[in-house]
Amino acid sequence: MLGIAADIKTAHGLGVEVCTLITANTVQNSHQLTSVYPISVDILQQQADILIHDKPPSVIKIGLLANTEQVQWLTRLLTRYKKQIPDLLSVYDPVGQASVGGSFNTLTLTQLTPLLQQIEVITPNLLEAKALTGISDVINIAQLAEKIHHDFSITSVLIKGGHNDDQQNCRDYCYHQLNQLNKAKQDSQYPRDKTKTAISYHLSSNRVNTHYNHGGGCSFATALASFLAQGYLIRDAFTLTKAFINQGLLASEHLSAENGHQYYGAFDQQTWPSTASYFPKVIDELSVTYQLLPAFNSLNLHGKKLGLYPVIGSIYWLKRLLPLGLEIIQLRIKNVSGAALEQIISEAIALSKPYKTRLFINDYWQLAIKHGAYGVHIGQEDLSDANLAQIQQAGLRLGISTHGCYEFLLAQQLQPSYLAIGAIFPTKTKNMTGQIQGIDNLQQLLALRPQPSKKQIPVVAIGGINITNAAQVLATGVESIAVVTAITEAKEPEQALKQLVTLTLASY
Ligand SMILES: Cc1ncc(COP(=O)(O)OP(=O)(O)O)c(N)n1
Ligand SMILES: Cc1ncsc1CCOP(=O)(O)O
Ligand SMILES: [Mg+2]
Repeated sequence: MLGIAADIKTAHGLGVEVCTLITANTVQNSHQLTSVYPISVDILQQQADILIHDKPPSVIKIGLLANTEQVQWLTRLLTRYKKQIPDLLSVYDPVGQASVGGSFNTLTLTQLTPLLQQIEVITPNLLEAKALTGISDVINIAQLAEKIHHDFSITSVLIKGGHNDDQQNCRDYCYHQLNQLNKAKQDSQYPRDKTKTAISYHLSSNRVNTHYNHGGGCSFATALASFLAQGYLIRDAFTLTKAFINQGLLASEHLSAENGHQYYGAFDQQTWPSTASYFPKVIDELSVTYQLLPAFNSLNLHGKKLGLYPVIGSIYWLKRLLPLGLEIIQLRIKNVSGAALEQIISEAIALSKPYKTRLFINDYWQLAIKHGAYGVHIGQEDLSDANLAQIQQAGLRLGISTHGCYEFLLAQQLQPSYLAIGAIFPTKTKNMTGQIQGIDNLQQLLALRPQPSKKQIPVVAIGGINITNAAQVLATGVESIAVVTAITEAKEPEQALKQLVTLTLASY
């Protein structure tokens, strides 16, 4: 039962409705498990049949399964539901051994396999991952995760780091197969490298020592399911889950300390994690490559704000906007290449020199370096190919696009000159399907910066921003709004620009 209590508290705290099917009544406290009383498959089926009429699930989280009959029944149920609900996801927390000792069941891997083959996301700890693979001696997390993926065709394997040896850090690992999970939600490709078929990364945080952690594993899987149910991509859902767990463990740590570290208790589920310090460090290929890279030059704003950031696609517009005294403009050229492209970029850079306006070149970092641009803007698509060290050494400023907390944290670790978040609203300028952030996400991402007393990287909001919604965006406290069509398609562009500048100034 403790698991169900943890599930309900977690989902409730994260604003998600849950329907619970209790597979077993367990007799346990935070010290020991003494008895497991399975519920019959007949009752479970009746519960499922009646609940599905109230609300079809978007995510099913599976925890304790007490016997083979339950596994077989659930396998059949999932197979049927998947036909009825095409986007349905299932998250399985393979509860076998209780953290307080004792077994919840005696299921073998062979008995579990048909169910595992129906699962999209699995969240074992290190010991459970070893049990799932039959590998007992190897502690190579990547190898364990890949084998679990391979043996059971599970799209996302998240191995929790609670049982790892490292006493300083708790590193969770994710192996995620692309082109499978959340097809409708655009998690089928990895923007940074479209040729990739799988991605893997660690999320690392300081280890929290507390005796109040009972139910933490259930809370982890339910938090993940809750974030997935709200439409987050797996990398963002995982990052938010890690923050939710850190937040709960830190709250529990106080209870441990208050009680002299001699009492034990349940993990402390809280609400939506919104404090930067709870969020993990992202460790992936890019962060490892650039871990020693110094910070990029700052925008030298000297207390001024970045303000309105027009993103324009031609020399014509650059000539028209440069005399207007803006702090920043971006040249975003598409569908031109070779000598013609270089000609436009070199001309733009030369044109901008007499003005105080900072000119950023979108995408073409080599040409930006070659012609001495002020800065370069790099999107997720270009991050893997761009040589950030070369850009940094050349003294160019760097702006990076982000679309969610995983990318935001990672980009922030690279210490660019500014970070962009988009698309805030739907836009016809660029295909941003599945990446619309909305005001709430923007607000949440802004909270992931360090305290204002520490060095904060300026943030630019972009995507669908215009005169009617700019005030709403600026009310989040974002430093700058970047716009394309709000200016280039305005009846009177200079007038529109002036109005947007007034709005940005009024917001500071
Ligand atoms: C300020 C700002 N933010 C985001 C973008 C988008 O960049 P990117 O993701 O590289 O997409 P393209 O602009 O290249 O289509 C931007 N250009 N500027
Ligand atoms: C380039 C880009 N990146 C994210 S949204 C976007 C387009 C912004 O254009 P608009 O201001 O016309 O919506
Ligand atoms: Mg780009």
